[in-house]
This record gives sequence, C-alpha cells and structure tokens, in this order.
Amino acid sequence: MGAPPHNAPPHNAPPSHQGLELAGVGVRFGGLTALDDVSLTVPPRRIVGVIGPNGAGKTTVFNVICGFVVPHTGTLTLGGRPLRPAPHRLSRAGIARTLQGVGLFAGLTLAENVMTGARARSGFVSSLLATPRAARDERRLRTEAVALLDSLDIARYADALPATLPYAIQKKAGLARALAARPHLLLLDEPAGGLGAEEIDELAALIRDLPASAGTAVLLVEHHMDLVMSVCDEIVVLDFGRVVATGTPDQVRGDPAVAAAYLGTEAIAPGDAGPVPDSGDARPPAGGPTGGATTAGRPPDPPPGGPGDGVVALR
Ligand SMILES: Nc1ncnc2c1ncn2[C@@H]1O[C@H](COP(=O)(O)OP(=O)(O)OP(=O)(O)O)[C@@H](O)[C@H]1O
Repeated sequence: MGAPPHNAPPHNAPPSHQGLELAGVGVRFGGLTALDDVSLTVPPRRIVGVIGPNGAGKTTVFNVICGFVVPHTGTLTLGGRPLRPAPHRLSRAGIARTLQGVGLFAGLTLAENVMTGARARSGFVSSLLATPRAARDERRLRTEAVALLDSLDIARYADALPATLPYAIQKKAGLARALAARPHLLLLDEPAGGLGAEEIDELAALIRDLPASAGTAVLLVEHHMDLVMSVCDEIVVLDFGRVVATGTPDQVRGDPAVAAAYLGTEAIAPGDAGPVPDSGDARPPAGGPTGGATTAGRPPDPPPGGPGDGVVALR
C-alpha cells in the first residue's frame, strides 16, 4: 500500500498547527456523566489512541471534537486557538473524520466520493458553477481523487459504485475521502471494524505512515488492541468517562488501572484477548445514577479463540 500523494498543507488550514488539546472536558447526558474532566493532547503528526471498554466515552470524545456534542465544562484548542467545533466547519479547521461504518454516498462512484472530501476543502459553490474554471477544477479534483485511490491500491475501482465492492475497499475509499480534505488532524473511528486480519495489518501500515505521507496527526478510537498498540505513539485510556491512564503502548499495557478496566486483574498483551461479543448494555452507565466509577458488574471473560482475536473489549 503506497503513501497518500500529498504533503501540501490544507488550503484553509490554520497557518501553524500545534495540535489539538482537550482540557477538563465534561459531558452529561441528562443524569449520566459520559465524560468527566477529560484532558488529552494530540500533537502535530503524532498518532494518539483512545481506548476503553464499551461505554467508556470514546465516541463522545470524537463527538465533542466534531461539535456534535457540546461539553458542559472544559476547553478545546486547536493550534493554540480556541476551537468551537461545528460539524460543517471541521474541514476548514483542518480536521477530517472517518465513520464507524463506511458512510460513502451510495449513488456516487469511489472517485466522486473522494472528490466530495476535496470539495469540503475548496468549497462547493465553485463546483456548482458551469464556468470553464469550474470544469478545470473538477478535472483537477478527479485527478487528485484517483491519485489518492491509487495510493491505497484501489484506483481500479474509481468508477465503481460502493455497493458493488468488498467492504475493505469501501473502508479504504472512506479513508481516501477523509484524506482528500488534507487534514492536519484525522479522526479514525474504529477503522478496523469488519476487516480481516490481513486487511488490518495493511491498515496498520497505512495509519503508521499517515503523519509522514499526509502530514496529519491521527486520533484513533479502536477496539482492536493489536492495531492500537502497533500504531499509536500515545494511548489515552478511558473508563467510565474518566482518563485512567495515558502513556506509550508499553506504559499502558503494564498499567494496573488499565488491566483493571479491561481484564479484571490481567494485563493487556497483544493478541491475548479472545473474541468479545459486543453485549450492548451489559455495563452500567458511566457515572450513572448508581454512583458511577466502579469495576463491579463487569461481564465474565469471554472464551478464548475464534474470530475476532486481538479485539479487546470487555463486553
Ligand atoms: N446521545 C446520548 N444520549 C444519552 N447517552 C449517551 C449518548 N451518547 C452516549 N451516551 C452514553 O454515554 C456513555 C459513553 O458512550 P460512548 O458512546 O461515548 O462510549 P464508547 O466508549 O464510545 O462505547 P463503544 O465502545 O460501545 O462505542 C455511555 O454510557 C452511553 O450510553
């Protein structure tokens, strides 16, 4: 898998990007505390993972950064400036996101989907005008889109509709669309979901390469522990909406608080966790009416072996 072909800064990005910082962020949904005093930093061109058992607050962190959820406490800064996120302004702030599923536009080809990512950067209005310049811009965007698809080894599918293609190809196209916005910060929401072991290895290599090849920092939410441990410079561990550990993969792997959050008393080792079915609401809500942070009520360890090895998610 090749490197995305652009090192240029985003057209509309802030001139100096010193990374993303969340400080003391708290989110409540009614009586439920989803995030409690969460602080984390994603420095430029670094890969930071956010892990934690189901319901720990990982997606809520993403939703705060994207402006889908407004925190009741705390601050966000991007490049040293206050960030007041709004979903429609993300691209202009230099942030792009992939979705947990695929989220491609079903009626557009892969190339056209990727072009929508680039248009988020350059503006939709010019593309609607039937001027010679707009036509030139469209040709340029298509060339860029196909080059991006090529960098992910899927250019041959440029003119295919998503539904006609295997899931792994669609996921790569979703990544290409996010990269087309030339983000300084890329939010990857469970990118390994639905992929096989070989595809995950390929994905890991690609993610590891992104800071150098695309000039972007990465914030990764992922249950697949082998992937997280192999690509992240730093990992933030959430449990019941609170940060229980921050450190390098090795530091986090040996941290008793992390072991307690995930495995009762066992430490995390790459590939040592068997399949863990997502049992939905088995876990009490974070900071909920019953008093919040406790390791009680965790489900029993899952049986070893079988599909999904390497996924650590105590549900
Ligand atoms: N819109 C919402 N309204 C009410 N509660 C919510 C909402 N979004 C999340 N929650 C609750 O907030 C808590 C944190 O949820 P979140 O989805 O952030 O966890 P997560 O770590 O991403 O979990 P998973 O690994 O299952 O995706 C959970 O208890 C969840 O039920």
